[in-house]
Amino acid sequence: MKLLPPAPLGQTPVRAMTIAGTDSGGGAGVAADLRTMALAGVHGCVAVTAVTVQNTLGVSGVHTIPPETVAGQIRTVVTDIGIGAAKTGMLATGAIIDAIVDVAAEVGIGRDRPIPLVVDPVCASMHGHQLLATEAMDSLRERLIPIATVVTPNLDEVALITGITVVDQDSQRAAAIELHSMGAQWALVKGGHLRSSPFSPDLLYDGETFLELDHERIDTPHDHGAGDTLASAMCCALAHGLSVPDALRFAKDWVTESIRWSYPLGAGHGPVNPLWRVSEPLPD
Ligand SMILES: Nc1ncnc2c1ncn2[C@@H]1O[C@H](COP(=O)(O)OP(=O)(O)OP(=O)(O)O)[C@@H](O)[C@H]1O
Ligand SMILES: Cc1ncc(COP(=O)(O)O)c(N)n1
Repeated sequence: MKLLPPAPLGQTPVRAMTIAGTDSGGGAGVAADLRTMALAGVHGCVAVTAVTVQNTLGVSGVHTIPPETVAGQIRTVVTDIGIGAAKTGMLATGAIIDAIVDVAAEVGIGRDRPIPLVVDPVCASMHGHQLLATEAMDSLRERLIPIATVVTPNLDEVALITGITVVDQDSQRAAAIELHSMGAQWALVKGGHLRSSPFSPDLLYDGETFLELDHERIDTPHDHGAGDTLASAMCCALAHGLSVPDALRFAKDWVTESIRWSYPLGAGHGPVNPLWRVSEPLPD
């Protein structure tokens, strides 16, 4: 697989920002994003949107951050440190989405602006706990998706956002067309939940061309944070100046290896593991 160049020691590295929630279990959200960014040689900056009370079995509480504090974190980083790309994950409420969209216009984040934006439209945890309020769907559809350089829903999110149930390649294509027509520059319909398939086919569409990457499906219950890891890896690649298709090629290889080397944790779903990038097997 192709890797991004490592950060040069002692020099300012490429920077990116995650705008997402925290997971106290360290499996998903900001923790997953920062692991991938560090291992992909990118300095990760953070705008926290919500603190979740979460372990490998589920989410038992959510504390949201005031929208102006979310916007402030973005503004203060972009105007000082500067970033090459940003990604959103759990955004919790419509007011937080609106604040992000407003500050994104101010500081130049989004499609057709200097800083590309990966929108991972997280609606629920893998355990089924709602992470985006129902009232926020209009802001997601009408304000955030139209400024996405690429939007990366899983199949449950596709159904919530577009009403399309993806069961095969035709319906996956129909969903990508619908998401693109909502204003995203590129739509990526992830196939991780197509569990009947021996592959895990992700489909990317820009209004003209479909790119399908159907890597092997790995049989494991430990895939917590896979979506965050894919979106963060794409964000890193975009920050390095890669095109969206090349960013997906990099990120798909990255997440597949991270799922291959995921590990058990707690009594539930363990996290995917981008540490394969630097870990050596123990000697015999
Ligand atoms: N078992 C698997 N084997 C290989 N790749 C997978 C597997 N499950 C998911 N993927 C890949 O991982 C990425 C995330 O996919 P998925 O559709 O599961 O998104 P998600 O639901 O947002 O992720 P998660 O909820 O696990 O954080 C995609 O590239 C998908 O194809
Ligand atoms: C803070 C936060 N962000 C995102 C997810 C989604 O990840 P998953 O679908 O693996 O539960 C999560 N559970 N928690």
